[in-house]
Amino acid sequence: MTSQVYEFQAQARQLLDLMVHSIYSNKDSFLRELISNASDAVDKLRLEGLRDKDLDADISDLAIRLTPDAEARTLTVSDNGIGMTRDEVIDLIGTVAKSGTDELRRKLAETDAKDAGELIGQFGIGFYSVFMVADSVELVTRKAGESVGTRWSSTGDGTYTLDEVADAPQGTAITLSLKPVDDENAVHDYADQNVLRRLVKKYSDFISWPIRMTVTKQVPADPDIEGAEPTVEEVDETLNSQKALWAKSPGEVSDEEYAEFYRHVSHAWDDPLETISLHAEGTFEYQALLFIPTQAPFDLFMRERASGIHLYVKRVFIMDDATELMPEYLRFVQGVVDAADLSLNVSREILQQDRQIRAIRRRLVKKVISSVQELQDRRPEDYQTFWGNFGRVFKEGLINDQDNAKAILKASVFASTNSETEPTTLVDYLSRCKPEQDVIYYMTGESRTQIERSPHLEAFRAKGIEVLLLSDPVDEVWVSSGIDFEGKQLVSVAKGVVDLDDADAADTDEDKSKRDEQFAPLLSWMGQTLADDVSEVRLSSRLTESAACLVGDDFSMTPQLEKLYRASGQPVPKSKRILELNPDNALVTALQGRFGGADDDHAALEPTAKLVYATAVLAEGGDLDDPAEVAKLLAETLTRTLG
Ligand SMILES: Nc1ncnc2c1ncn2[C@@H]1O[C@H](COP(=O)(O)OP(=O)(O)OP(=O)(O)O)[C@@H](O)[C@H]1O
Repeated sequence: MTSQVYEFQAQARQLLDLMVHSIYSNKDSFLRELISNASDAVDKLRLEGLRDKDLDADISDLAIRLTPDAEARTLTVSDNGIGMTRDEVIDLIGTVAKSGTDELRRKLAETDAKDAGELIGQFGIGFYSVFMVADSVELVTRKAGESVGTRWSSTGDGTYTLDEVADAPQGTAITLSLKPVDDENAVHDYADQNVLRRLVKKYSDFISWPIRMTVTKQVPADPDIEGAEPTVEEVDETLNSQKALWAKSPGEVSDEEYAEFYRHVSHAWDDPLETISLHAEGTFEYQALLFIPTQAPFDLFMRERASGIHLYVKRVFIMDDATELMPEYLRFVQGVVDAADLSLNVSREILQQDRQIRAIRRRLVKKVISSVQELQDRRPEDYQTFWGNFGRVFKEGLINDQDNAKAILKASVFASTNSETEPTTLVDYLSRCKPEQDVIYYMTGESRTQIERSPHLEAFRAKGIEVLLLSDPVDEVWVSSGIDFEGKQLVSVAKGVVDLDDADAADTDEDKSKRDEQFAPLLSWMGQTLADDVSEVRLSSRLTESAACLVGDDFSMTPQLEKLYRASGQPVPKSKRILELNPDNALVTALQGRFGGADDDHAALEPTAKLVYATAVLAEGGDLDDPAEVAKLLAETLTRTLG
């Protein structure tokens, strides 16, 4: 078959372009990416070889090799791993299937060139990073078990070429025609053995497969042989120590080694925010090395996102997305679990049933939550970074993980009326409230600003009672799950009856019941007039300024939750809430004054009743069912006042 020229998929072309013009400053990282991919490929072949005894592939000496050629200015990184078929090359190398690519492009479009490097680092470019240091690249690969190989070559412009290769060795070899050395722009001499030795030590020391390089060694002349000359010998040197970091105790591993290992397992380019090392002995023996990233990956909120946990059995790689080991709400956690007692043939179906896996998962989850708690207690700045990136995801656990909900709640923070900028823990919230306050108040809404404008907060503000301001969609759900914190229920300021009256309030019970009696006919008439929209009209104790507000009963959905359901296409019946009037508000007292007796004709007051309801909807940031009707009523009323 002759050469065929293909075009890169549009997204791939744009990313390539970024690499060719290399705005990312750490150019050395291309080597880490290639070695990481090679190591994954070797992992896969070993596993395949163990599972399929008939596989026609040699797995006796699996390794990665670096072959620099100083004269030709090339570097070849090869492995005898799983390899790729022709179709896989097109799929994996010619396209960027990675989720988040669109997001990356969008962000790059609105980012300064100088900050673009950081975005690239956040995204992780993988194989394409070779174009930071190479003018052209050739990849020759043969898939394990197949007889014919494929050659892929490109200069990083819009196209690449594919050829068939009859005698390709098993695995993948990637040859870079290196750009000229340019130390100023951090392009080092990647054809120099010493540079490569240093980079492997730095980035890839822990890779479990040998990374070999043929080096020349001076052999001194044999003193016993007269006239013997020193000779030069070529020997294989293994550049990495191959130590599995997760099997070592934390004292033996440096932060930098952990960080490199984190980048290897997560394919990320940032530093870990926290490293968690776990060695369990006893019934189930396993080791785990987990990381909480510093930056959120692009696809954190995408459904198809794979889990970040790699499963090993006694150092043998089994799978790289062991979703069974980490719940979805901790999907940002990356790392390795090495279980001693699982079979190498373990399948996903078995994992789902396995008692041992469940036990490991329970322990890992507790450990991750307690690490977050520790961040909160001891490293406030790091905790803030964590919360900004992962708080919304972490809170999903309040809904999905009943067993740990209390611990998650404690390790979370929430915006509150206590401070404009500093969120609060619930422990701090309780430390500030008066001893007689036996519940925790919150209000949900679309944003802090919207919640703060809502009339429901008036009396709380006036009485100095702190209210949590919850504006993430997930908040709507967990707060209604009936969860408590240290025995105190969470209570919405927009639901049910609130009783904020304290001992020194001016109103006595007697005053109140007299007032209730006075207002009763008005309230009942308004209830009938607004029967299509509200279930009841009553007097309020949560308002100090506004005329009216709408409240739900203890179990009703909030308007935000209704909106969420509607947006997700679920039919939600219109729920009627209670309209509360502020008996101290001038509009309400005037209305009461005009109302007269129950038997009078109240038709003239109907527009005002409707407008009071409409203002209550608007004040909480809600949508009117019929804005045109309200506009008309308002115009008529204003005309009358002016007239
Ligand atoms: N040496 C190799 N042997 C076999 N397959 C490889 C090799 N190098 C790359 N691949 C395949 O190509 C895919 C794309 O590689 P690339 O490095 O671009 O992305 P990645 O490793 O999947 O993710 P990331 O971009 O986060 O590093 C890999 O997932 C793998 O399937």
